[in-house]
Amino acid sequence: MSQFSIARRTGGPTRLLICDPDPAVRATVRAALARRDSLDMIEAADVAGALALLPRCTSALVGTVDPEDAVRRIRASGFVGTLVVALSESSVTDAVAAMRAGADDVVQKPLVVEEVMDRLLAATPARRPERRRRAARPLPRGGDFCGLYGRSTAMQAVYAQIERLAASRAAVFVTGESGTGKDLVAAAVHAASSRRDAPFVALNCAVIPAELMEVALFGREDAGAMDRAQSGTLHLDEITQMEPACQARLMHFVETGRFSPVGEVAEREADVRLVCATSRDPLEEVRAGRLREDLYYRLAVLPLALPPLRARGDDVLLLAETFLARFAGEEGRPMPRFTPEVVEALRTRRFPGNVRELQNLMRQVVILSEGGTIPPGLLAEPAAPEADTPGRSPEVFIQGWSEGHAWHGRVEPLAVIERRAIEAAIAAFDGNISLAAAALDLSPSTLYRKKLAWGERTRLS
Ligand SMILES: Nc1ncnc2c1ncn2[C@@H]1O[C@H](COP(=O)(O)OP(=O)(O)OP(=O)(O)O)[C@@H](O)[C@H]1O
Repeated sequence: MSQFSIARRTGGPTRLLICDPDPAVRATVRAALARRDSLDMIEAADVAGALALLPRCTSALVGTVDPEDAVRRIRASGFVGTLVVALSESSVTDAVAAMRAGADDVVQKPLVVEEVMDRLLAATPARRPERRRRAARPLPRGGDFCGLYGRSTAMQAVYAQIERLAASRAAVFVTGESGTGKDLVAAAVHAASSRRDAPFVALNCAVIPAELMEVALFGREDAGAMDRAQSGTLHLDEITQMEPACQARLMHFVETGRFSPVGEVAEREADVRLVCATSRDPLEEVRAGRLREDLYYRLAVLPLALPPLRARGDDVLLLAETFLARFAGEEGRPMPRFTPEVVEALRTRRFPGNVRELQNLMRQVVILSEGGTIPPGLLAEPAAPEADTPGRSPEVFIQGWSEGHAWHGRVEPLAVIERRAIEAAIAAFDGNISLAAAALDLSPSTLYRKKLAWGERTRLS
């Protein structure tokens, strides 16, 4: 049974409107849909015609010269059905604008009818009540979901999972590579839950020195994180780096809901929901003896795995556009233009540092783009740093990034620049990793990981 017939069963008859000025496009879609007998179809050549027919339709595929305007007018008419926009090739800006105006999805021309089907099916009206509920809830930050941007199927699944597990009191265990947004997800779990008006407290176990962790968590004379998160949510980042003694105390809390501050015998209760996270493989950490097995299974009642950016399809373009707009505004510079080469470079780059890497790259792009043109070399995959020659940096001399604009200078691979920037920041803060990380807008755990990757052992500061 097709999902169209499921939609028909749950939301009444499915009638698709296809709106496109080109009769050949309408004929292609009509011919393909005719093979699916569970679907009615009606046609319009322009938006005005579509607006007259939409009250009788459950979903619409719209191709026009001004998609953003079309989507705005269609949504303003009160149409709440599935709305997919067909765009001419490489119009990424149009795609983002159409989605922001209220489209459920976009497809590119020339239409691949099976892809059109997939996109329409992925946003069937049966799923819309869930979306409406989400939109009705006051969200604390912008983005598609509690500050998270991304509309790929992978991220839609993450949002749906957050909504499902938000209502529970059980602990959540977030895994994902560095920079995938685990901190944001932890905050989203809190924001989507009934605890959203109580405190959200976060502790990073990789940053707090081992001897201070128990005090930071359970308090001594002053309140610890557990007290401060009362009735709310406590996010323990990089949980696998928590010392065994502290893990034992945490295990006691997980089992009994009670804890005692350091140096005290009397216990007190805490109504605190735990959201733990790690960018390591937790089972490997258990095997290596760094994470207590019993604690892991108590904390991972509700596991949530974040996909790497490279598994999120065209979210990379949406995120790039979002960051570019933000940084262009902050820097008072023009919004750089997307060209087909830029789109291709973003789609093919692997982004091992995930969203954080993309974010940092987009800030560079805003600063280094001249006249709104993005130098193509800027988006190239960085060369891996040579571990055995840390002091030497391969240097490349280039001339001219864009036509008519001669630029002479020394260009180094990003990884080399990154290492130099990190080392300078650590030196500037006398070896204090936390302060250096804050100044670099990185998480301290990322800084530790990078240093470890360069073969260095660091002292917790
Ligand atoms: N989906 C997203 N939408 C918008 N911004 C995002 C998204 N995911 C991550 N970011 C941004 O990317 C940066 C890294 O995210 P975050 O710190 O949550 O990652 P992380 O997985 O916790 O990384 P680490 O394991 O290194 O601590 C932050 O600035 C965050 O705001």
